[in-house]
Amino acid sequence: MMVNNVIPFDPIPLEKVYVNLRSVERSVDLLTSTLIKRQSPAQLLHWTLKALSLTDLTTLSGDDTRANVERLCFRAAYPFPERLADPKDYGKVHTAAVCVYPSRVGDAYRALGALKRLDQIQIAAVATGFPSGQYPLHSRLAEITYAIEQGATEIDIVVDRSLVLNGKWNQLYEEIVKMREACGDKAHLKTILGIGECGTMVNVYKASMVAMMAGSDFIKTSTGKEAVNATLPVGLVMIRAIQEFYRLTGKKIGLKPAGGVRTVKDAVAWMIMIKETLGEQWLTPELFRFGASGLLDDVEKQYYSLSKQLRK
Ligand SMILES: O=C[C@H](O)COP(=O)(O)O
Repeated sequence: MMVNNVIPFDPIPLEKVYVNLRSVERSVDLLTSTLIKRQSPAQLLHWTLKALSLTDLTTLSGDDTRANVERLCFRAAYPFPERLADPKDYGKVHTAAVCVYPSRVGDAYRALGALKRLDQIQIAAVATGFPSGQYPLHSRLAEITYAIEQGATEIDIVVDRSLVLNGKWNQLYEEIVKMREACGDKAHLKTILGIGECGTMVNVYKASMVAMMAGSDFIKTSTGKEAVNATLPVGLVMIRAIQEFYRLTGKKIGLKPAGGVRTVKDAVAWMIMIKETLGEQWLTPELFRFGASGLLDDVEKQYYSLSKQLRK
């Protein structure tokens, strides 16, 4: 598997960072609002299926069981029931991944194996003391090793927000490097910043940069458990960091908005923002994902309704 490699810590991209929140919000509005309104039903159907193919279908609940992980995997592989799906879509369209707690990875591995979908649908595991990250480093690293042994191909780590809030960028870098090493080339590393707990947009930008230098394949907004989760303005700040990192290193790093993305309308706004900033080349499962537990419900609803409109 191709994974990002670590580059030496460089404090220069973290100097003189300034984020004007008003202008970020204005840019988001300019980039998305008119374009969203201009989408035809056929384009919306295209975006709906695109959103599906970019989703990490997630269950991260205290009452997760083998049975509900099996149902999740079945839905990831067959999102639309046969009687309601267009024959060209049935069994062909699916989510990018399922995302579960480390203890449920084995269940997902067996369920996707039984469906013969292990080569198409990735298994992502949250790890490193998700959602707070407030655990000793050795146990956080052991979780990564365990999840990979159980069959995870993607590891969604959380950063220790106390390091971000105290500006301990070097220490944050060192920790993420160890997490990258624990993943090796067996799993992609997605780094959750927990943006609702990073304090400022400047911190979000700096944490994004540090995570990319430390070898993350993706930077991810949120755990879904914070009061503020994936918002478009925070997404734009992370996109600017990805663009700058690309300019400096030539490396393309992925983005994963997660937490609170529930409707196709939300998803379309994100995808349009990506298309208008990073470009369409970023809209593939290798470089863009939605982390969402409920988005698929609306994908289903819109898929049926738009298909019906187009048949008339
Ligand atoms: O990474 C995924 C998030 O935990 C999902 O959040 P959500 O339940 O708000 O969609």
